[in-house]
Amino acid sequence: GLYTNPGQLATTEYDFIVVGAGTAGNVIANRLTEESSFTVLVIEAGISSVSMCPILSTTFSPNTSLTWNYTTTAQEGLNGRAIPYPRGRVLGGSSTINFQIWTRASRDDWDRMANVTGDIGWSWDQMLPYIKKTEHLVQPPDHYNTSGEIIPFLHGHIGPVQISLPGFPTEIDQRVLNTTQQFPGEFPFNPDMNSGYPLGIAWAQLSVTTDSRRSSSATAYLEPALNRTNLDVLITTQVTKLVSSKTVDGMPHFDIVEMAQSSTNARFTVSAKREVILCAGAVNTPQLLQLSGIGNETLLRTVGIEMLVELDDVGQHLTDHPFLANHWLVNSTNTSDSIARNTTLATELLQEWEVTGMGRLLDPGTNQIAWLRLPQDDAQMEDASAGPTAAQIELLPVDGFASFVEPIPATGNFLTIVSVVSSPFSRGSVTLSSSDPFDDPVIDPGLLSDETDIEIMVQAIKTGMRMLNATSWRGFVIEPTSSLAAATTTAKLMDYACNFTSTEFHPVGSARMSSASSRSGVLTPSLHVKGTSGLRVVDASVFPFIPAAHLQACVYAVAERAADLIKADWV
Ligand SMILES: Cc1cc2nc3c(=O)[nH]c(=O)nc-3n(C[C@H](O)[C@H](O)[C@H](O)COP(=O)(O)OP(=O)(O)OC[C@H]3O[C@@H](n4cnc5c(N)ncnc54)[C@H](O)[C@@H]3O)c2cc1C
Repeated sequence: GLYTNPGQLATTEYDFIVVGAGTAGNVIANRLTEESSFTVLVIEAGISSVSMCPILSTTFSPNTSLTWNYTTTAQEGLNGRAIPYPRGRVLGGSSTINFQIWTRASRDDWDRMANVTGDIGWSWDQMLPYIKKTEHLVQPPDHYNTSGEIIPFLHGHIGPVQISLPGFPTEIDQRVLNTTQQFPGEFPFNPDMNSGYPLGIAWAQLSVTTDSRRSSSATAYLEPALNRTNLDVLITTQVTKLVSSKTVDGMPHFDIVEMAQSSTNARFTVSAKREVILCAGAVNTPQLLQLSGIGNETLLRTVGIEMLVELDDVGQHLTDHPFLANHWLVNSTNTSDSIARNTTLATELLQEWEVTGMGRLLDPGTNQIAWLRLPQDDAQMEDASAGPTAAQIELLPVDGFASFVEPIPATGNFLTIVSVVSSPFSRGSVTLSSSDPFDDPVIDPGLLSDETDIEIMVQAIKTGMRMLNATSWRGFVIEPTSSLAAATTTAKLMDYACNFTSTEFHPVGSARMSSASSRSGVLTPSLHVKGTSGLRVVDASVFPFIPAAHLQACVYAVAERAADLIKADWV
């Protein structure tokens, strides 16, 4: 059942307690309750569902009732700016508010995870069945002929999350595709970026259903399981810490979960007979571990928390993708800019979507994505990617003005080419600001804090400019907007990058896996918190390195394997 208050629960003891009904948490909840002998409680801080119109993602965050409204520390690499850092705080977590791009990363990304952890189970070949297990490839909402835009046999066809191609053609689609014909060396066409070999320009794939709704972990994994009698879901309740009631095999056994509905409300506790599974995401999972006395002794002592388990890497190695929107004025009146400026038009389009499921509101922002290596003449540059099949940079062409940093100009129509450092060197951290679980943690994603990442970002901007040299953009692109136009030297481009970069909202690594014997890292390859009993982490914080991809498909796949690892221990 679904409960809104801990006092409503019929019991205070479950086999498994899942903290966070987010992307990963709902996979765990669904798969564990397939075993009718297991009882599972999921505790979620946020509220229940929302409207599911795909493009409205940009109105879901930051600073809404659906998000943790975090702000980063002043980012040195961003010329001292602090930026909004939203995470989903709702059933489905960030899968309910994200931009729905569906990418699996490369073979090398997964194989690196296997190498670093010493567990072949994380390799591409062994994870592919789990990646497919989440997917159900469906027709795009407008049911056009998608042949040549995706390779259906590479995909899953019976999984819970519906995957489709973009449902609204834009005027730049053909221009992007013509670029691949004119410059196939630098911008080859890739018939499906989710084959394990993502490099090139390919059609975007999205977690959007065939009837033009968002497919989230709430709609795909949680709702279908809600009627199971062995599953309870408690919302609007924040877990405040985990407590160890006993020692097992010489290690503290974290079986008690403490929670509250607000900082002033009473604390409740529930206990897990088998395991507690932390699925609170890359910001809140390290926060909860530290609140529970698991972390670096000095850092814990500064906020007055007694250390129970020494794990210096908790909250460290936070890694994210820096995201920079570059803009050009274009000769068109068909870009999405008129929707952003005209509320009457936006309302009409929303009505069109509600009635027909069609229209411009199905434009995900980007219909194609470029995953690229740096050009040959930059080959001497240091490389943090997982290997030759992994992207170093990503480009996202958008038919309109997109930015998380600048407001849309009052007039004009625009092209945006977002440039992203997909395999960054920079690292940051999540630490406690106090021992109060209701205080925001200190979030420092360290965006562009390593100078090489700034150099790579400049190469990404220049690569986007080379893309626009194709004849298909002639007569359409007029000129770069003023800040980009003024950045006429590499040094100025570096400064421009620091002034306008923000986040792709992809934090990972803050509770990373390492090999079983390694003294660093936070988790064993089977996702147990090292030095503890009864406690695992399953969410974006587990990745030892950031995959060169949008992360949700990778998180779902990790959670599918994690569910099998847990079942194997208890069935
Ligand atoms: C704005 C935005 C856009 C994005 N766009 C894309 C995209 O287009 N494509 C893509 O692949 N990825 C995208 N991502 C990234 C992707 O959505 C995330 O990497 C992924 O969803 C993370 O999953 P998770 O399970 O780690 O955490 P989440 O899905 O965030 O789940 C964590 C859950 O735990 C809950 N929680 C946290 N703390 C507590 C607590 N103390 N007590 C109880 N509950 C708690 C949260 O409320 C949340 O529901 C985007 C992310 C954001 C924020």
